[in-house]
Amino acid sequence: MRDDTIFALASAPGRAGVQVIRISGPGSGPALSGLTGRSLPPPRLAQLAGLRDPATGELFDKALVLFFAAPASFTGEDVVELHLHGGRAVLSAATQALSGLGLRVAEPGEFSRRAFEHGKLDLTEAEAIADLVDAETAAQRRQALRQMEGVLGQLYDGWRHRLTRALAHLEADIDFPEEDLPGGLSDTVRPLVEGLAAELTVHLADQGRGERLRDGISIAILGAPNAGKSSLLNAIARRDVAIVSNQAGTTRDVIEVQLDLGGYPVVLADTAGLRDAADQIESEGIRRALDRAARADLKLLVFDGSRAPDAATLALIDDDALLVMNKLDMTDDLPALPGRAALRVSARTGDGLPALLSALEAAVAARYAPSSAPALTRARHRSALEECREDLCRALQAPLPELAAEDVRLAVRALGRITGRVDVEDLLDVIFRDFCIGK
Ligand SMILES: Nc1nc2c(ncn2[C@@H]2O[C@H](COP(=O)(O)OP(=O)(O)OP(=O)(O)O)[C@@H](O)[C@H]2O)c(=O)[nH]1
Ligand SMILES: [K+]
Ligand SMILES: [Mg+2]
Repeated sequence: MRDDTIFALASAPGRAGVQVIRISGPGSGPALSGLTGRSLPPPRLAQLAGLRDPATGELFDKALVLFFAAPASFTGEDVVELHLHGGRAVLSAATQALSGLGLRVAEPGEFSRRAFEHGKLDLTEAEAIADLVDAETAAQRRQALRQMEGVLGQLYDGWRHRLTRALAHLEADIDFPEEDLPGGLSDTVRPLVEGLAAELTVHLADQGRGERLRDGISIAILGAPNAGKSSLLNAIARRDVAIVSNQAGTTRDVIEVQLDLGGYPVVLADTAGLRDAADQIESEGIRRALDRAARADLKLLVFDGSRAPDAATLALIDDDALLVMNKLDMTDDLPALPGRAALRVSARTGDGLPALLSALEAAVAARYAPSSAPALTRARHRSALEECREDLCRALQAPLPELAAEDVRLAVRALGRITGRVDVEDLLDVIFRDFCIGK
C-alpha cells in the first residue's frame, strides 16, 4: 500500500449539474471527516453534507459524499467520492481544501495504476478503461467493454498458465530424468508447446481486426483528376471539407475525415488525382495518394462517368476495392468496368449515395465485425505475442531440454508482460503442486 493520498476531478471540467472528485489512499477517510466535520458515513452509503475548508472554516458546497473502505473500492485503497456541483469556483475551493489537508493531485492514470498494483485489474483491463473512455462508436464501445470484463486477460492468462505447466514438466525432466531423454522436448511437453504455438498463430492472423476497431478503419478515395473524389468526400461527410473545382489536380494533400459508419470508426481520406503530373507539388501529392492506397484497409475507386475509365485507377482494383462510377447525372450511358460491378452515384445530386454507404458499411462489417473469439487490440499485445510465438518455435527446435526450457521461460514472460503478471512465484507453485519433488 502506498502511504500518500491522491485526488483528481473524475468528471469533465466545466459547468455541469454534478462534478465528481475522487480521492484514494489512506488519508481519504480523514480528509472527508475534515471537510464535513463529522465522522465517516457507512461505506457505500451516499450522504448529503456541507463541505468546509478546514483552514478557513468557509462552506464551499453542499454535496453528496461516499466512502469506500479498502479493499472494496476501484483502487483497492480507501476511496472517497465528492459529488459536487459542477463549476470552476467549487472545484478550485475543493482543490485548495484537499491540498491544505496534505493530499496531492493525482498523475494521469494514477487511479487505474493503483487499481492494477492492488490486483483489482490486469493491464489489459486497465487499457480497456482507457479505450472505453475514448470509444466514439458502438463497435469500439463493445470491444472495450469486453476487454474490460477481462475476456482478453483471461485468454492470455490461460495460455500463460498452460505454458507454465509445460515448463514445470520440462524442469522436472531436467532435474529428475527418469530415463535417458532424447534431445529437446519430451513427448509430454512437445504437444503442449506445439498446440499453443498454433493457437497463437491463429490469434495473430486476424488482419488487425481489433486494432483497427480501436484506431479507425482506413478508407482511401482514389481516382483520376476531376473524377469527383473531393465532391464525394464532402457528400459523404455532409460538410465542405475538401476544395472542389473543375481544375484537374486540385487536391494535393491527403484530407482525412472521421466518420461513424454503422458503429464502425472510419477514417476516410481524399487524395490527389492519379496522372503523370509535371508539377512537382502535384507529383508529391500523387506519391502520397498511392502510399495511402497501399496502406488503406479499403479503397473507394472513383471513375468519371463522362469518360472512359483511366488505366491508373483500373490498376488499383483488388479485393479491397469498391468501384464507384460518378457523375450519374451527366449521362444515362455510364461506361462499364471490366469484370466488376460499380456503384453508380452522383456526388453532385446525392443520387446513389445511400446505396454506396450501405455497400461500404457491409464491406467494413464483413472485415471487422467482432468474432466470438476475443480480438487482439493493441500493438503492445501483438509484439509480446509475436515474441512468445518465436520463443516457442525456438523451443521446438532446441537440441537440449535446458535450452528449450530457457525458451519456454522467455515465452511465459512475454505473455506475462501483457497482463502484467510476470513473476516466478507461480512457477514454483505449479512445480510443487504437480510434482512430489521431496520424494
Ligand atoms: N455533373 C457532375 N459534376 C461533378 C460530380 N462530381 C464532381 N463533379 C464536378 O467535377 C469537377 C471535379 O470535382 P472534384 O471533386 O474537385 O474532383 P477530384 O476528383 O477531387 O479532382 P482532383 O482533386 O483535381 O483530383 C468539379 O467541377 C465538380 O463540380 C457529379 O456527380 N456530377
Ligand atoms: K478537381
Ligand atoms: Mg480533389
